[in-house]
Amino acid sequence: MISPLEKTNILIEALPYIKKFYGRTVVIKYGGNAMVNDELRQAVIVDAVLMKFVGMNPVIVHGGGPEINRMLKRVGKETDFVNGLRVTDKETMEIVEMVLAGKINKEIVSLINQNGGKAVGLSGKDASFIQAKQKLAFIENEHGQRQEVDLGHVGAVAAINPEIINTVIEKGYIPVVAPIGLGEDGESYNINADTVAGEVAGALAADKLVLLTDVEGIMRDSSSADTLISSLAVSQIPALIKQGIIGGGMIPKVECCISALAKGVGRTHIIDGRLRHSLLLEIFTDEGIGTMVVRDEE
Ligand SMILES: Nc1ncnc2c1ncn2[C@@H]1O[C@H](COP(=O)(O)OP(=O)(O)O)[C@@H](O)[C@H]1O
Ligand SMILES: CC(=O)N[C@@H](CCC(=O)OP(=O)(O)O)C(=O)O
Repeated sequence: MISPLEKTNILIEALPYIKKFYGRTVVIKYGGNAMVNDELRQAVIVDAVLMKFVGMNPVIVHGGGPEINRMLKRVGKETDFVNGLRVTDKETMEIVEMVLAGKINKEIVSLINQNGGKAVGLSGKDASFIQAKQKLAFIENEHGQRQEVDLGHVGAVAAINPEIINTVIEKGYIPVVAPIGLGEDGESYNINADTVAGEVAGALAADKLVLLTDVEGIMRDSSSADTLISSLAVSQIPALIKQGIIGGGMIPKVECCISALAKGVGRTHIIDGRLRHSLLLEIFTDEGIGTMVVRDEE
């Protein structure tokens, strides 16, 4: 059992962080296990509500890849990934939008509201705030040549207009963003949620971007937690990718941190969403957790 003195010490430890982040914006990419496990889901939501009540401006950008897979399976539709991105034909796009902007977005909004916060759900189509263009993808064919592949309605971010997000924040709400973009043609685009989180953080010039994932952070050896890299400078990343130390789904995450830092975001963190209240540990304690990706000059 934790003693009353230890409890007060923990609260006191949080004080400098509460002061430091008062009025500051923190973009949280929410996905993976923290989204499917009920207990973890509740913990993330409570953390975001607490952040808001101590004067921060949390902005949630959510994913939902596993839920999209489940829904596609239910309707008997095959799905393929190229370079970690879901090939999205017209019919798949309809389901992606229903799951992300409909089901998942509204579930998160309701949970925040049930836990005493006030949330507003948005997709990039609301107020046209995420403008998208078709994302080009290339693979290496059997002759070792670069070949373009058509990913259909997969989007890259063309522009973000943060006005609606800022308005929602100013009115005391927590914005909850589904990673759907609006094309010039009026069509919907499916955008990787890590990418949207990085772009939104950049457009808001957020103080922090926190990506919740299903591992402790970036590790030198994925099978061993004690190889966690607690801080990584941008210039160290290309070599780690080349050596195969950073691979798979971790590549879009580090790329998103790099692009957010280049756009002026203060700090970026990749942390373990399987750990209850990992967000609070990262923001309000001296130790921090996971991997912090920083600019070279820091
Ligand atoms: N160096 C590394 N450290 C940790 N995880 C890594 C590393 N390189 C590749 N990965 C992989 O990246 C995965 C995280 O990406 P992803 O599965 O896309 O996460 P999410 O579903 O949370 O968006 C890890 O589960 C792990 O398999
Ligand atoms: C283009 C593309 O791949 N989009 C993703 C969007 C959701 C997402 O990114 O969800 P997670 O963060 O849970 O992986 C998809 O269709 O799965």
